[in-house]
Amino acid sequence: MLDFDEAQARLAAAGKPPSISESCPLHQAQGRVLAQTLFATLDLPPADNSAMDGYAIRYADYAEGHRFPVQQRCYAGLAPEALQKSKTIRIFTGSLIPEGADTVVMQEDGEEFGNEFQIHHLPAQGAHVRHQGEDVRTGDQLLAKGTRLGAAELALLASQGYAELGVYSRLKVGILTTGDELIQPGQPRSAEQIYNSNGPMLAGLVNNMGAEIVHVMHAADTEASLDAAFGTLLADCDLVLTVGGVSVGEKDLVKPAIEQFGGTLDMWRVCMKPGKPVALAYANDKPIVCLPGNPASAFAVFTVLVSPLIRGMQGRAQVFPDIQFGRIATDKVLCDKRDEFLRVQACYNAQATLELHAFPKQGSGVISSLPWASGLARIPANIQVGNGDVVPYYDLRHWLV
Ligand SMILES: Nc1nc2c(c(=O)[nH]1)N[C@H]1C(S)=C(S)[C@@H](COP(=O)(O)OP(=O)(O)OC[C@H]3O[C@@H](n4cnc5c(N)ncnc54)[C@H](O)[C@@H]3O)O[C@H]1N2
Ligand code: MOO
Repeated sequence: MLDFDEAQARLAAAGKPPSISESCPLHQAQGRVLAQTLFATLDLPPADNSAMDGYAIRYADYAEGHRFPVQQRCYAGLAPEALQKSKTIRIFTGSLIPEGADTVVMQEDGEEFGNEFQIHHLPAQGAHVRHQGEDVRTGDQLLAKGTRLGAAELALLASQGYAELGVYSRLKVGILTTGDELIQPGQPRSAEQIYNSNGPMLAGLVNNMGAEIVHVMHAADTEASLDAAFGTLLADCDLVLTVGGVSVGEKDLVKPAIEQFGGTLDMWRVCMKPGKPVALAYANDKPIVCLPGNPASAFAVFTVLVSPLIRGMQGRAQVFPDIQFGRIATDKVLCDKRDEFLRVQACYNAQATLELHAFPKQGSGVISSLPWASGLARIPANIQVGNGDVVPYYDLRHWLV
């Protein structure tokens, strides 16, 4: 059995980064990965402007009791006149600061009588002015190549006027479920059958990472069925994920089917629980990851082993999300021959310590643990871990995106 960290590194390096990029309209770029480093082409804000609705003055013009004649009402989007001596220009949040003005008085700090503004409370000189370039300077790096684009990144690029972005082409993923006991939800079920939950689960996980799901197929436990499925999947996809049929049973035909297809097995069995029977193979120069059929095993393997591979193949700069640390809450001593990934819920206690509470049933078929868990706590192999011990925590909000 391969050591977990070694297996993780091996899988992360199993795929090639994308070689093809394309242009994508900004409004469709959510979830895509930048294929170019982008720089600021303008200062932000592009000019000094007001942070408040109020009155622009030249600070030096202020004198106790002075009433400033209102020279202009300059709404955001209008060009201000140059401020005349001892006058004020009525401005609004986002209005440009008139030439000659240096301070904005909030409208609540004064009163306008018959087109004259009297200040009741003088702010500090320079108050409420947002200065040109205080946010971003022309030439600053905005986002690095390999950044996945979310709402925040798109806001930054839109603020710079970018309408088209160079992004990598989307990774094409195919999913293959196996097992004669499985039927699709919606079909009538006989006693010996169960519903296929791994197909929708893996499709959801892949989709959440911004990859394209080309096929979600199901093969019967026969060589012919598996062979036909691999033919389609390898022709259409960059990465194939299979689930089930990878252990040691007589109907565990996935590995032989890959070899039959001309593929080669690169690794099989990792020292992790759940997930031990996971395999990595190559066919047509494409990686195939064979996930164990137990739903919680497939989920854990996807989280810690498959997601880094997908990020790498998407061209993302960060392949391994951060690992956090928390204190495990347990009433028994935990210890296994394999690195164990427990489905846990994490919460901060009053001492600001991350506490990790394990789902009471950790069997690898326990599907109800999946929507409950916020992450996986890693209990290292052959080490006794007790209540309050600090262990690595893989937060699903980071590991599944
Ligand atoms: N003698 C041994 N038996 C097993 C070993 C072993 O080392 N020696 N390993 C166990 C471990 S660990 C795991 S994990 C499983 C994995 O086996 P497979 O990957 O071959 O998976 P299957 O046998 O096909 O299925 C396992 C389990 O999961 C259910 N399943 C499969 N696909 C789906 C699906 N799409 N949706 C819902 N549920 C699914 C299947 O019905 C089985 O109950 O092997 C152990 N056995
Ligand atoms: O390691 Mo298996 O993945 O126990 O369920």
